[in-house]
Amino acid sequence: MYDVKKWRHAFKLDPNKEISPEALEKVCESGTDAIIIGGTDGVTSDNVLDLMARVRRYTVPCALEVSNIESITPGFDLYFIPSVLNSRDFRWMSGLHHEAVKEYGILIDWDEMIVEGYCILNGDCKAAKLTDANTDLTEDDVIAYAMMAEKMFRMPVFYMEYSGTYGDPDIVRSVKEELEKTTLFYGGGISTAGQAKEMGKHADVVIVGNAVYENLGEALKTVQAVKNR
Ligand SMILES: CC(C)=CCC/C(C)=C/CC/C(C)=C/CC/C(C)=C/CC/C(C)=C/CC/C(C)=C/CC/C(C)=C/COP(=O)(O)OP(=O)(O)O
Ligand SMILES: O=P(O)(O)OC[C@@H](O)CO
Ligand SMILES: [Mg+2]
Repeated sequence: MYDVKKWRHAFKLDPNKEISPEALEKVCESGTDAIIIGGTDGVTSDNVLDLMARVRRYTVPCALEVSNIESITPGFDLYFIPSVLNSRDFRWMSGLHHEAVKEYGILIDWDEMIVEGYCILNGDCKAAKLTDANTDLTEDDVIAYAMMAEKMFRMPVFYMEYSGTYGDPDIVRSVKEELEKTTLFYGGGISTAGQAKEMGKHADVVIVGNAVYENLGEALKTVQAVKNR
């Protein structure tokens, strides 16, 4: 199922972290809608290829969230291209993308690419530091970024990224109320079924990352928590 509009839940696996074959089987057979492979640091073509090959043993859709040009690997079902709308450094919004398209444009199958308008909301996370994101935002600021993603740039996905910390469900609800076409991804700090259910009331897709590595049993419960709304 490669249509993100039909997704409710995804696990994000970090190629820079170890996962045992048993744990990976549980994640891939959990009923989640997709596995997204991505991370901020230590992402290389070797560890991406290795993890993709392992996930490919299962039927679950597998997407790469591009964090650097060097690790883009053929063979994924989809490619997510983040563009960090609240970065103070234009490279993370369009600069690196320009370089990539200039160099490799002819190779790109645009039907496989999904642009994500990112709004990073946890100032302490690695992605915020890397991209120099301005995370000192009011609810109205976040809504404005969501509207820019949908109405100005017609981005298919708006991603509220609280990586490593649980976000504010009221802001997620307010953003969702503004969006008509763009799919709302929520990710960050989900470690229990209750949290997944709460964010899943507002966000279209709930993404669970670190909990896979920290408490797999609880992480697995987030799938049904989001799907049985
Ligand atoms: C199929 C094939 C081979 C085709 C090639 C065609 C091609 C070259 C296409 C390129 C298209 C394109 C436009 C690419 C853009 C390139 C690029 C480098 C864009 C920048 C992406 C970006 C803004 C990255 C910033 C970092 C970011 C937002 C990462 C997201 C992931 C994230 C936040 C993970 C959570 O962090 P984590 O690492 O887990 O943190 P902890 O360890 O603390 O948990
Ligand atoms: O790792 P966590 O905090 O679950 O966040 C998931 C995802 O949004 C990270 O990009
Ligand atoms: Mg992580």
